[in-house]
Amino acid sequence: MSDEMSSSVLWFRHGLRFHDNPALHAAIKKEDNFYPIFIFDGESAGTKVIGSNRMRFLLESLKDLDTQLQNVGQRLFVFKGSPVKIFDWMAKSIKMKTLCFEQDCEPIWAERDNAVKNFCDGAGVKCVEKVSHTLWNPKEVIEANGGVPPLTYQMFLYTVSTIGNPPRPEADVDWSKVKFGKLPEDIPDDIFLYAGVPTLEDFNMHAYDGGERMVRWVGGETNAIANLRNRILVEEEAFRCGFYLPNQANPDLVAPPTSQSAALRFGCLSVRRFYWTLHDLFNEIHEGKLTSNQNITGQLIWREYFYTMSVDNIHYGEMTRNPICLDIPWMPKTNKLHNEFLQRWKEGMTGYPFIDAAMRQLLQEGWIHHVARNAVASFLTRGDLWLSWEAGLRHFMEHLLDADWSVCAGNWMWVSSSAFEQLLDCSHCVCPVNYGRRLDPWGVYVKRYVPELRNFPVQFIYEPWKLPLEDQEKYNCVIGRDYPERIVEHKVASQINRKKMEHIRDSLMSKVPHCCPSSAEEVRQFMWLPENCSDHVCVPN
Ligand SMILES: Cc1cc2nc3c(=O)[nH]c(=O)nc-3n(C[C@H](O)[C@H](O)[C@H](O)COP(=O)(O)OP(=O)(O)OC[C@H]3O[C@@H](n4cnc5c(N)ncnc54)[C@H](O)[C@@H]3O)c2cc1C
Repeated sequence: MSDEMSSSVLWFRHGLRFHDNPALHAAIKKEDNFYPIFIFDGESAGTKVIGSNRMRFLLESLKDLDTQLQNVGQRLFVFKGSPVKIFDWMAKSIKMKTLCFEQDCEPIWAERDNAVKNFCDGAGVKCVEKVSHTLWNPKEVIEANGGVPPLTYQMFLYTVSTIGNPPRPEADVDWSKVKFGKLPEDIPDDIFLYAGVPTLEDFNMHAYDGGERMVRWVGGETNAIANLRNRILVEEEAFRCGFYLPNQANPDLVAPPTSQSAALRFGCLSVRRFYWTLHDLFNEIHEGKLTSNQNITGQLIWREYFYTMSVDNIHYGEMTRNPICLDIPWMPKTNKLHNEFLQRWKEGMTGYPFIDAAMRQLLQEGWIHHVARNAVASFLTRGDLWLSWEAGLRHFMEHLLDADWSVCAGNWMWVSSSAFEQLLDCSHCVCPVNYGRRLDPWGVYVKRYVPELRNFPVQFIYEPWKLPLEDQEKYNCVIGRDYPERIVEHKVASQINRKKMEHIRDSLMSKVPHCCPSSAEEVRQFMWLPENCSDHVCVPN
């Protein structure tokens, strides 16, 4: 680095990509040396609570960035330490004049970002924050709605329609004129610079390699772009056949998933690229004759909605202090069943094969299908075990590859009838037997993740306790010995819980300041339920 030259730093947190990266564009200036960095500060990129699957996905994403940077003549500088200390050192040692990053809109990052912005103010460093993790800037949406978040999904749709279409993705960067800097070797003791991208072992973590996998998710932009190409083929087929949202229309638990949720969470894939690719494709296929509406990317809009709902609510991930969440008297932690119930749910040992398959898939692979998330979340909360959704959120945050504070908490509140629900009037709770049977009639999914039941006849896969004992012996799996007894009897538990919900609803009727869905259709769409759903959900008397 020449002594006169100042520097510009791109701080990756999420947004782990080159394409459609406005912060990257802002950091590349012809008069400055360019430094791309990532900091392990104990929370960025969701590292506060993180299991090995997600950590591996993150490290793979960083490795992919590093490889791409090396191809253009730079490397990714990966630090451990406090962001303010690192930037203070960079301001002095490499004359950092500009610091750029993508907006992390959730309030859990505000303390970190405010400290950095304050430092920049004091040190004369220009701080540039760009919105590209969401389609619209959540703060702008709130402003357009009169200063408060739109409380219902329909209100949200209306508000964003007044703002207009989300921006299109930015062009790729021209690397040919970018000047790269090197870091000095004398680094202070309280800052640690990794020699390259660290490994799982550097964090004392080990890959979970047990059991059969449906897919081994690999992090990084390169992989995300390749997966997008496959995903587009699926969408294209659906558009040509006259429908959309194929993942929702035909939930397939046993086919290799085409999900992009983890890539979106880490920003390996730009949400704007995903959104506009689908809309352009839809218009191309229908030659502009059909108006493309937001429904063809409806799930992405739920993601926006949950981000926007959380943006000014630091208590969004908890019950009691959260103004949009109902206080439901879930089973107290002091109850002697509490820990046992929670542990058995987490380990996939509830005795309900469909629930157990999903919970084990979560531990093994870090991802489960939306319909299975609905089933296990309903089971933990208002359906069967009557445990608080906060416990479910904590477990999901640790193990999901796409763990996303706003989206995860929003979905947990929704499914547990704690918010976004029609005054607790949703009478459906997921039946762990019929729901599983409908989604996977041959039990292929269950047999993959609950191998104890591999030899059971298909008609007993969802209710193994009904198989006569001598047959259980014959198939090498005795219920209560090789596979657990049912943790509760669903019919009984769900009726009791339903009564509790009704009681809460009646006592709150006059004073609930509760966000609710706009229609029964919205409930059906959120749950990804077919039109006639009475055969796989329980509709209590
Ligand atoms: C209890 C529970 C917890 C969840 N936690 C998360 C989470 O932490 N992170 C997460 O990304 N999704 C979460 N979801 C939503 C959903 O299950 C996943 O986004 C979905 O399974 C991803 O699959 P896909 O990419 O095939 O979805 P697609 O149908 O392809 O959707 C495309 C994208 O839209 C977004 N999306 C889809 N469904 C929803 C939804 N219901 N709410 C908000 N955004 C959505 C995701 O980013 C997804 O990748 C949760 C759902 C439940 C019921």
